[in-house]
Amino acid sequence: MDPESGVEPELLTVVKLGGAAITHKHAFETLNQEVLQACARLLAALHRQLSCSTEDGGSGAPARLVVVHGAGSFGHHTASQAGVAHGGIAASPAVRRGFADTRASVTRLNHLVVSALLAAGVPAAGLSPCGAWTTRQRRVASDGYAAVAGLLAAGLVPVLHGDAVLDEELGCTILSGDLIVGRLCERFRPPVVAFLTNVDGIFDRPPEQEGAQLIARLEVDGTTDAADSSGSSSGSSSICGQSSSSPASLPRLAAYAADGSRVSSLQTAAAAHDTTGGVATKIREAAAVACLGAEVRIASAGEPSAAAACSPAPLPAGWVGTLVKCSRSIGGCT
Ligand SMILES: Nc1ncnc2c1ncn2[C@@H]1O[C@H](COP(=O)(O)OP(=O)(O)OP(=O)(O)O)[C@@H](O)[C@H]1O
Ligand SMILES: C=C(C)CCOP(=O)(O)O
Repeated sequence: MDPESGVEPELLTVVKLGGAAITHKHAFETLNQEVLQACARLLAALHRQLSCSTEDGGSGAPARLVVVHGAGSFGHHTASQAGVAHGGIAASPAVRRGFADTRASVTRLNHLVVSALLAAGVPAAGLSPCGAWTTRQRRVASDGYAAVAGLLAAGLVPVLHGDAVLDEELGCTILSGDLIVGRLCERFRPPVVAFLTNVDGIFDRPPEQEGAQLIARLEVDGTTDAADSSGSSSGSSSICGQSSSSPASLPRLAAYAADGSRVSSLQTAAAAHDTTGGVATKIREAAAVACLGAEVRIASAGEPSAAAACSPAPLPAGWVGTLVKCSRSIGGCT
């Protein structure tokens, strides 16, 4: 039991709803209603399941679920146009206005996500990072742990989101929901973490490319070969301590297809307006979280695999997605 939050870590699940899944990423501020509703139903069932697993059947017990969502078409366009991720808020009225517009955009989306969850029966409480969460050179400097723990203890499901935040050196930046997941996992140590997005998982190359192959298992092991990340340097950096780093490189990984064969390379791409590094950031955070001892599952939000990805139960045979595991769980990064 964590004395601060009153939450049993082994019962907690963290779910990231990818902006690419719950919005139409290339259509400005457009929700993907169908996928959002499906996620809301899934999370309602998960919340009931996690609550019922407590001794008193959930009445008066802390909530066991934290939801974080990305921005998709609600934030990246605005942030990208004003260059918010690069900082300079003190000197530039344009960045300042872009920061404010980005926050207005992502909080609009947060309202829509929270509304969908409430309608599905989840006691969801929106919680914006800006303010409590700050960065230093884009790495998380301070987090809003106390607020998240307080909501959980009150039986509420916190719903955080990628946000524009103040950076101690740059002035401001964009904090990805994926990095928020990474920091929450350092704090809460959940056994299962799910990243739901708009594709089946991590592929050996951008999934729209011909011949793209789904990676069934990504193993994080400091002794394996480096994977490549197009548009960035090759990932030979160590994994621990990377969870809040800039989106420059991938950690060392070994990738396997569903038939167990080794996948030799891993290339990623991100949309030009993506201000947080796209899927490469997700891979890095997933690896860091796996390194903390969690089982990380990446799956498509709109597909049946999403429910299994979020459940604390072992994955069923035939599950479609990417499982990220650490072969040398170290129980914490210093
Ligand atoms: N090797 C790859 N494997 C999987 N997806 C990839 C790869 N390369 C590029 N992509 C793209 O990355 C996207 C998913 O990453 P992205 O960060 O945009 O997702 P998200 O978390 O759902 O969105 P957001 O960051 O807005 O929350 C997919 O739309 C996919 O086309
Ligand atoms: C304000 C923005 C653009 C937040 C970005 O969060 P992400 O979509 O999770 O990377």
